[in-house]
Amino acid sequence: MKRSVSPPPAVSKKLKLSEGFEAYYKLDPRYYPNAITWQQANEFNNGKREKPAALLDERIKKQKLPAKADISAVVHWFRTDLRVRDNAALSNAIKLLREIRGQKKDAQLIALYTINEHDWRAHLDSGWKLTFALNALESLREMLKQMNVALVVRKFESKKPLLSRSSEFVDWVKEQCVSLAQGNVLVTANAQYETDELYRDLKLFDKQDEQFRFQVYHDQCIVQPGSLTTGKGSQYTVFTPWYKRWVEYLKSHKQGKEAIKIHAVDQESKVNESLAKFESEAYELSDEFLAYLPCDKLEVPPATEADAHELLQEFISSGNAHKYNEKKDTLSLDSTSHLSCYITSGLISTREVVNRAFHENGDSLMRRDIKQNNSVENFIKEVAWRDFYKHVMCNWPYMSMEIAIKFETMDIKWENDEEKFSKWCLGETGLPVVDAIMRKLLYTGYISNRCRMIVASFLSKNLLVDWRWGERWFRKHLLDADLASNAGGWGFCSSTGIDAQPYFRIFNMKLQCERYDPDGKFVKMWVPELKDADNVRIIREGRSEKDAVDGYPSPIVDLKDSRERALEAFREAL
Ligand SMILES: Cc1cc2nc3c(=O)[nH]c(=O)nc-3n(C[C@H](O)[C@H](O)[C@H](O)COP(=O)(O)OP(=O)(O)OC[C@H]3O[C@@H](n4cnc5c(N)ncnc54)[C@H](O)[C@@H]3O)c2cc1C
Repeated sequence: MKRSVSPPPAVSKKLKLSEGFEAYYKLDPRYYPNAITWQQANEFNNGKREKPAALLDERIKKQKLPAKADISAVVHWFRTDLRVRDNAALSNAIKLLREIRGQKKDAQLIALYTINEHDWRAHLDSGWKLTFALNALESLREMLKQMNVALVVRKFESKKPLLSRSSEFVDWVKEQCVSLAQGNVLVTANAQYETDELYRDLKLFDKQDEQFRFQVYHDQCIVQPGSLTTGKGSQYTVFTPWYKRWVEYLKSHKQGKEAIKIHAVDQESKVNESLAKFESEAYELSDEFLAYLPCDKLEVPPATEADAHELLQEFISSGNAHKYNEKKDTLSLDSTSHLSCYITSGLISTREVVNRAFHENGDSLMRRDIKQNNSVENFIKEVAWRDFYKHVMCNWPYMSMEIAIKFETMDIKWENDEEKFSKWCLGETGLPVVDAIMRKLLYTGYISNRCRMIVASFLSKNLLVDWRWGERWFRKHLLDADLASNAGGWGFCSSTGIDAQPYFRIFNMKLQCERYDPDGKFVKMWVPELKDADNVRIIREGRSEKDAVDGYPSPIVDLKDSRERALEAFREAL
């Protein structure tokens, strides 16, 4: 099931980037002409600006079906929940349809997916991720067909750079839904917690009228954002106590064995007759946008719900789940679950992932002393990090607006050397482990958590490049790019985010190689220039000027000096 990828020789030479590197230096001003400052961001903390996630939650709590609903169709609007199983809003759409049919027998269920190429560009979505999501959409279409439900894909066309949070888009969606229903419509959707998407949904709530009703559900997290607070009622800032509460919460919401068993959402079959009407409807991406998908020739993993479940099953039965603690960091093994792209696009819910692992582990989630967690418990803990970062993003919305959670780090004097940055991007730094990882990212769209930490530490500390440049590069090249996990991970590694590494923790590349690539297998695979090198020093620290290594550069920074410079820059700002 996992793809085996063999890197072509001289990997980086073959790369064709469709654009320069400017896109990574700052927010795209076409879409974000008034980028927020940290002082404005602070207004979310002192109550001067309302938090969009809290506002949305208020709307969700108040939503109910209008008493005498004359509704012709329920439209479920798919976003990053491209699955039929265990989908909160879809399940509710089906329940509501049943109620509505009590009054209006021929009410229909229609599935909608909307495309706004501007969102994809503005958010720097990667070709990998979009290709995967579009494939997933086709598999969803087939799944829905079996339920007699039509999937309609509609594309928002605008020459102006308009995001989905714009009034124009919101009006357009409303119009689409009403015209699909050919009468009054009830639209269901799962909440997305990025700021642009939250504001879009808030606007849609305001557009409600007789013709158009809108209902949103929490689905993305195992524990809903805002549910876990400290004794003082605030969001946790440290992962470990939050994680203990997360486990307690899961246990207390069901009894004993059922502690976290969340039943898969029921699938209603034969509910609909609208299929034939929309079956032949097609959509086309613009040529300009197709050129934006630089990975279209590269192979993405198979993107169906069945593949996601098969991968989970394989991870558990192959022993990798039970050896997670020992194997997850070894760079050449690639032994983690690889579920992230399935989770990000919504082909599988994290509820199902955790449920499966929990039952596999004799119904245990965590040890009293978390240092004693077994492999499966630590796997569950990693999935919890995903919830954690989403909770953090809801509480500090500027996490999705490229502002550091630690405001004081906004004053760091980054060196931002553009040439060094481009070398990091292309895997040409002369630091073998960094180059191996960055080339693997470009060629597969996927690198493990250990790999992500190594190159993020190197960029933000040794190269003193603003972490946001790297965060954007990751977003544009990761198959599983997820704003909260990505910004959270970058904040952690660059010591600018929530519960981050202390600033003086700078990865020692030699030690990372000793521990996680002891035989140099990973480096040799991805840096073929070194495949015959037998000098351990060269493989771990790079070549010196004197070493004879054809076609491979010497390091762009001295690790010791650059470490000192980073410490100084951080000390000065903090
Ligand atoms: C700098 C940096 C950037 C990152 N960017 C992303 C990103 O854009 N998208 C993304 O999904 N993850 C991101 N992560 C988290 C993590 O690296 C990936 O989720 C993980 O490597 C995916 O591989 P896997 O599915 O085999 O993970 P496994 O180890 O098998 O874990 C299972 C699942 O748990 C979740 N998970 C695991 N570790 C983390 C973590 N540290 N933070 C949040 N969730 C986690 C993921 O959903 C993952 O699929 C980032 C981490 C760092 C340090």
